[in-house]
Amino acid sequence: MVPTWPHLHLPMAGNAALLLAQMLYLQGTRQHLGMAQHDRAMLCACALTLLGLLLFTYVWPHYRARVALMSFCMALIYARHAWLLLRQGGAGLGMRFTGCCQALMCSIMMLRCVSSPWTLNDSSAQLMPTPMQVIYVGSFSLMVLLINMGQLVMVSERLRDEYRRLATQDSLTGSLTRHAWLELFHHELARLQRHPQPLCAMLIDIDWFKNVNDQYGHLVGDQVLRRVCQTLHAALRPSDGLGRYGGEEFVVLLPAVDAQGALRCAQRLCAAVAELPSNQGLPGCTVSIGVSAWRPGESCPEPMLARADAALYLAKAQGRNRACLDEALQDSANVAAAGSTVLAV
Ligand SMILES: Nc1nc2c(ncn2[C@@H]2O[C@H](COP(=O)(O)OP(=O)(O)OP(=O)(O)O)[C@@H](O)[C@H]2O)c(=O)[nH]1
Repeated sequence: MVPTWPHLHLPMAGNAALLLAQMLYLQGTRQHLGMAQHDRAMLCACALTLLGLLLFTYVWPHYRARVALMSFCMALIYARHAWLLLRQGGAGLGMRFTGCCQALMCSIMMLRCVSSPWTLNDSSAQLMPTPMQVIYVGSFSLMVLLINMGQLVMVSERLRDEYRRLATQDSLTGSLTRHAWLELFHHELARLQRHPQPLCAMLIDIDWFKNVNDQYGHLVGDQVLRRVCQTLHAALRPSDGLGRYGGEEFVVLLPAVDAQGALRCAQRLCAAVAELPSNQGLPGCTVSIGVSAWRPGESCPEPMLARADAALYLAKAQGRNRACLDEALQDSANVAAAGSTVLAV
């Protein structure tokens, strides 16, 4: 009997829809991993599979060849998925779990591809409870469920990472948020309770920043902020905690640095920012810095920051583009900070 519509077209349309869905799913995973381009190799594999399906449906109808071809292509897509998630997806539990499920799905599809010439005579065999069909249908259903659960974990992990980034990284400058800086302070405090070490802080304020905004506009002002932050970051050690204190003010935590070292560091930062050329429409600028040190017994950063703020106020009053120490540090700094302005607060 010659198969007629829908017997002929429906399986073809169903297989095409399944391949399209798998490709869209693969593309979604690629985007999740930050890969924007399409997977050309997989697109070619799907196109060839569709051609083969057309051939084995209309030109040389052959049911088992269709099943083998379709299973092979699906196995390829699952293998690609597994490779992406396990190799490029990082260490997240959701990625690893989903990647392992995809690898299992690939094995199931390969098993079906290899066994179909012996186990499936025609499409009615799909409904027979043969061992291969039971394994295939049962494991396929279970794996689809597990993959969906893995994807939910992947999405929640991504959301958690995004919230963590928003809470710890300032969106304009990329420096620490105030909240993250405070956490760093308490972490350092706990560390120096065990291993006593000096701990200093700086408050850094861009000079005349209101003029930059007024003269060039807020977008240029934002770019200046970013450039200053990058310059500070490059001039600091990786262990120093640079955070945005608010507006055009930055705060730096300097673990294991004494007052003299902190003052020298602040002078270096002043010089690095002042040396920035005005180019590409960005004006140059300078910063003023107040430096203070943690005192034993202080369990929160506010007193240290208040002293740094007072020193910053004096740096501004003394003409800007300079660093000042607070009163308690004056004596030691007088020795080391030749050429810098050291004022009593
Ligand atoms: N473009 C931009 N401007 C900001 C941002 N945050 C704060 N500002 C601006 O920074 C300016 C701070 O100005 P002021 O506090 O008067 O200080 P200043 O002009 O830098 O003067 P001094 O600090 O005394 O040297 C204000 O105009 C704020 O609007 C920001 O994220 N982007």
